[in-house]
Amino acid sequence: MVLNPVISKLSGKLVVLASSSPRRLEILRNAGLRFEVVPSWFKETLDKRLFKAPHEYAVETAKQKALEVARRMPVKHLKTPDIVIGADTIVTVDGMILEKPVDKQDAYRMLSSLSGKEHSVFTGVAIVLCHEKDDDEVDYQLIDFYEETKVKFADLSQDMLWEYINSGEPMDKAGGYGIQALGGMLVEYVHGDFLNVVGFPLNHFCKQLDMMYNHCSFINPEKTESVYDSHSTPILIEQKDTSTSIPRPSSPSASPLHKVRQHRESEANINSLSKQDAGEIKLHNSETAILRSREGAVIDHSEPQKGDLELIYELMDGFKASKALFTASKFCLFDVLHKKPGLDAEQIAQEIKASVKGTETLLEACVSLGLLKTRDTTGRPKPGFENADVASCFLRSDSRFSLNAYILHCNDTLWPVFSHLESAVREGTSQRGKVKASTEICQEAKLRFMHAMHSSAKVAAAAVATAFDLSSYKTACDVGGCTGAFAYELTKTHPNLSVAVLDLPAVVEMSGPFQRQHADKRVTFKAGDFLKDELPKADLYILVRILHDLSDEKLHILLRRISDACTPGCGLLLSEIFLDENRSGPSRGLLQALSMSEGKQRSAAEYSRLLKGHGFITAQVKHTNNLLDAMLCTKA
Ligand SMILES: C[S@@+](CC[C@H](N)C(=O)[O-])C[C@H]1O[C@@H](n2cnc3c(N)ncnc32)[C@H](O)[C@@H]1O
Repeated sequence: MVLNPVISKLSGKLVVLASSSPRRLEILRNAGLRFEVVPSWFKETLDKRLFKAPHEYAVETAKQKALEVARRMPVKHLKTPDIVIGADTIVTVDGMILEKPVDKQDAYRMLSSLSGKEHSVFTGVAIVLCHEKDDDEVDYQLIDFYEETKVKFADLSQDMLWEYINSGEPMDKAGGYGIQALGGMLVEYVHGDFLNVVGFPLNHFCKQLDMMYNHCSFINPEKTESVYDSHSTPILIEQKDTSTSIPRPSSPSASPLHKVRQHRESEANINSLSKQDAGEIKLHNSETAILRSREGAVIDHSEPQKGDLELIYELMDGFKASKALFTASKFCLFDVLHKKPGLDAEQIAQEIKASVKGTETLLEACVSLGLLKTRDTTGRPKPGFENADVASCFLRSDSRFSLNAYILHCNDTLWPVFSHLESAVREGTSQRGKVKASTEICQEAKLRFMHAMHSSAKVAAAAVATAFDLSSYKTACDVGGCTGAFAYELTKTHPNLSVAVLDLPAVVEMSGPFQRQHADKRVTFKAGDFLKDELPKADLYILVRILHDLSDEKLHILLRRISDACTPGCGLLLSEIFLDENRSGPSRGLLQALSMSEGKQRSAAEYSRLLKGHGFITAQVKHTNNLLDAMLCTKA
């Protein structure tokens, strides 16, 4: 690796260091890097317990610091950086993460815990590459890494420690010492990169730049898909969740929810701006707010902002898009075109037994939504219609990851419920009861619900089943496990595991056809009520999509029963949509809440607290980038 040519790759670019640490500044300046310093406003309050390993905490903090600056600069500084660098250094000893001491006593506690021992210093680094697009939006690509250095302290007497603390040096430093100054006297040896202990792993950083600029094509946005969209869930290069083999078809047009998310993000920017600069905001009337940035630029929000109108139109049309998808699925359009690609509108109308005019309109709408295509990949017109990749993957009824049954459930069950949303909001009750049904239709609806759960479970199950190492568990009980879709995926992934699926008698009775799709005898079914009947004995209990829909009363009854059935060391695998900590997303979870009857959506921390109340300690949390997130807890 040649050092200078790597650094020189950044000359002419607006490089920003999202940190005010004088030590990081000095390391990077000494290496010849030219950059601006924009300290991050990200509050370092991530819950350390939610991270599997200390370096993940440092990397996540670095990432959030860098992203906060990358997102703020176009709004606040009215310029978009090319690269933002974030870093976070922590010290770990005896499984504890030490950051900066809050006072002298805290510094004493930290330094005495390091005395005579070897500890690790981790620096997490995030490099955010910002690509301005034609429409003024910004795409972000994220590269992160960490470096570990081992440091051994000599045995330190109380007097030495206090003398060092009284020098004032420990206060702004992770672990309470600075190796480059007086603190160097406390150190017996260092294994690894010394500069990493000072605050920035320069060598690893340069290697990373070398890889990015000299050996990799991904930093060119033209060549590859964006790895981190400015407004979507992060998909990290190094931590990309490949646990599921579900293809990720690229979306030809942004969905309405995608737009909501984008809007939410920009709102969040403005919110943080208004909080930070409270003194500089003038509210003229309820509709007009003028925000004055520190540089004096004025953003007038009485005028429509770029993308606002588009967002509103997208939202107004959202129901039309959903209904077009539902109708095409009802007519088995995607199955027809799978069997006979290239049919024209008239032939398709004949196949689906519908009018030519209506079919043609539906086909064109589906093309505009990116579900069908009329052209080949070179853009040449092709006669007739065929499935887009996304439809082949998710919309055919016979594809491995078919969501067809879930879509039909959305149409037949959820759509009518949502048509009562107004009264639901007014009355604060679920409107499910308003959608009356005869017993026969009830049976049909139940089966449709089971198919819906089964199809969406097949899409989500692999990501949940592979989220954690479950090899220490031998027997599991999937509480409310419905058709067993998760149970079968779990036994496939974990060869030593057998799973008992517990569900209501009516559901178990109807689960025969789903069971016959699998030959795995390690999955058994037990009919029972999880609120009343004895729970099957197991060393791992599984709750997938159960807790969010239960009233507080039922939820505590169920958790108490599971807790009573568990001996210390037993596991609890929870899978739900985890809300962001500030409850501002994801929309998928918050929109689902609009049709829920008794329950509520929660964040990972909220679930964690809830389970702690029943004696379960959260060991790991995984945001899967799939339909459902997951959390593994252990009975204390
Ligand atoms: C939302 S579904 C989730 C199914 C499955 N865990 C999944 O994610 O695919 C809820 C499941 O809990 C079952 N269930 C609801 N109340 C129950 C009870 N009191 N006892 C047993 N099962 C119950 C339902 O029959 C249904 O199969």
